[in-house]
Amino acid sequence: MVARSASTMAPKLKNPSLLKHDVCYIDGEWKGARSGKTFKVNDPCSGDLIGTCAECDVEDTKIAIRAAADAFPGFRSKTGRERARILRKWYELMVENSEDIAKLITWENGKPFADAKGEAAYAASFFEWFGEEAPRSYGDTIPATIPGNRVWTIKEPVGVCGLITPWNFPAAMITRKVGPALAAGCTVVCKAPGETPYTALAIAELAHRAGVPKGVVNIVTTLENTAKVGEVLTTDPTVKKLSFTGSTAVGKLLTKQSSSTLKKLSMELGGNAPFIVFDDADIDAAVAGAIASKFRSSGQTCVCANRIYVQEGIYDEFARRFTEKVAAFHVGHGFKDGTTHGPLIHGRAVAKVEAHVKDAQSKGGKLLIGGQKMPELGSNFFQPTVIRDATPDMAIATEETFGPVAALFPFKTEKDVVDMANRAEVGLAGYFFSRDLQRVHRVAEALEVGMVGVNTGILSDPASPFGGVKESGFGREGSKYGIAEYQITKMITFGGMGQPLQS
Ligand SMILES: NC(=O)c1ccc[n+]([C@@H]2O[C@H](COP(=O)([O-])OP(=O)(O)OC[C@H]3O[C@@H](n4cnc5c(N)ncnc54)[C@H](O)[C@@H]3O)[C@@H](O)[C@H]2O)c1
Ligand SMILES: O=CCCC(=O)O
Repeated sequence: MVARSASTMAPKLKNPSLLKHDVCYIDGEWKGARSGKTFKVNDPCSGDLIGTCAECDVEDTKIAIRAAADAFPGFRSKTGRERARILRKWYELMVENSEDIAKLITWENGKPFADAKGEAAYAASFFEWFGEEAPRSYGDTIPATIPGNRVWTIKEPVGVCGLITPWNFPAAMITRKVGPALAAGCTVVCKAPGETPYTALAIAELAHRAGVPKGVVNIVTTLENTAKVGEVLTTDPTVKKLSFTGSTAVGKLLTKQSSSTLKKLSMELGGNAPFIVFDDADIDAAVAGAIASKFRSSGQTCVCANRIYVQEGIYDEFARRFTEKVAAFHVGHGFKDGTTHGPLIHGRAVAKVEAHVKDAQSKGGKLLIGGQKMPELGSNFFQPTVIRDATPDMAIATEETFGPVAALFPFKTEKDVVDMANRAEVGLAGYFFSRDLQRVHRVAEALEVGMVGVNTGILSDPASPFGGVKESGFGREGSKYGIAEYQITKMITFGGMGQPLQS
């Protein structure tokens, strides 16, 4: 494992006007918080200040909600085709400016630039996908049971939507919500994450240039007032829908708060993904899949493998080959050429990772590689780590680590491993590698998760429905189902129909 210097590396944007300091985007205009307050955003690699952003409060958020409500009648009355053209234009601008978007992602999130470019493309793809869905949102005609009745359904936009997103995908978690919301004809107020607001603001600037009508997309930024802004978005009766991506704990709180006005909800919450390798798997493919799933964004994705179960017959071989791959990682600043893995987002994340490693070691887990902080790089770096002989009593078995620690659990039988995999309270993604067709069906059906990867460690695709079960939440993003989260189905019954032809 190679450690690469993480000294200050402020990027130069091709289009510097995408970098918005001290302003949020409300009603088609850039403005500071009414209080004039700002908060600081730091590069998680170097700790250096990137800049300051508007510290929006309850009043700013209410103004944004009002703007979204005023824009709603005009926007909902556009045809799906008109909304598709707006989304297409926004998509094209995202692609044209993808280098700059990626630079902002790396700067404020820390992920390697190559990964950030991947995220910029992934983020844009939700505008492309949902632009294509916008004109194809059909209702049904339903054969009534009551004679003379005719029944239709039509799809209508739910209204003003509150969107709250996390820092781990500063662009894609926003576009995955805004794309379908606009396709459906909704207007939005998005609270960007305090750690990564600049990417969100750059996307808003591109919305402006794409001709998104004023008030349709509003972005508020805050750090200190996060809970208060969240309370407005969940309790204001003008907001009809809340879509949240983040931790299960905050998701439960927002669900409770939203009950006062019974909002339509989508909750994309935490995971603790099992990754199972059966004796009959292609070991090279399983190792590659586990590396991709476990260490993507240094383990900071909700679908990262958290518990890697390997069948006894291939356990030692898998552990050896997996550790060799980890040894070849280059950890450092995301802008350094050749960096494969960046830092964690902040000190709290590092502390959790360290606690999981210590807990595992104290319960018999053996370190195969890593296990230490990397102060020579900066305070947010932790060595990519592999621990063997993991057991179900370890914290890593029951909690999402959200960091670069791979715990390898041995198992004997298919039944044992599925029981262990399903013991988690959450159920977002699950993966397994096997070449036995019948086992593939049995296990895919038995896993209690919303998404299963069979012989792959990567699931994300705008065409696929993304979402969980159990305490990973509810609702689906992406795919043909994604738009329904922002729609209501209205039924219309026509009585007195079906008379004989008049002569
Ligand atoms: N299921 C998914 O699609 C998905 C995707 C990405 C991340 N996640 C989950 O997100 C978590 C990591 O993100 P995080 O640490 O930023 O989570 P978090 O829940 O702390 O924060 C997520 C967002 O909620 C905001 N927030 C926090 N407290 C709030 C409150 N009281 N009111 C309103 N907003 C509040 C944050 O500012 C941020 O914008 C992990 O658990 C991960 O699995 C889930
Ligand atoms: O972190 C969660 C989202 C990851 C993804 O969409 O691939």
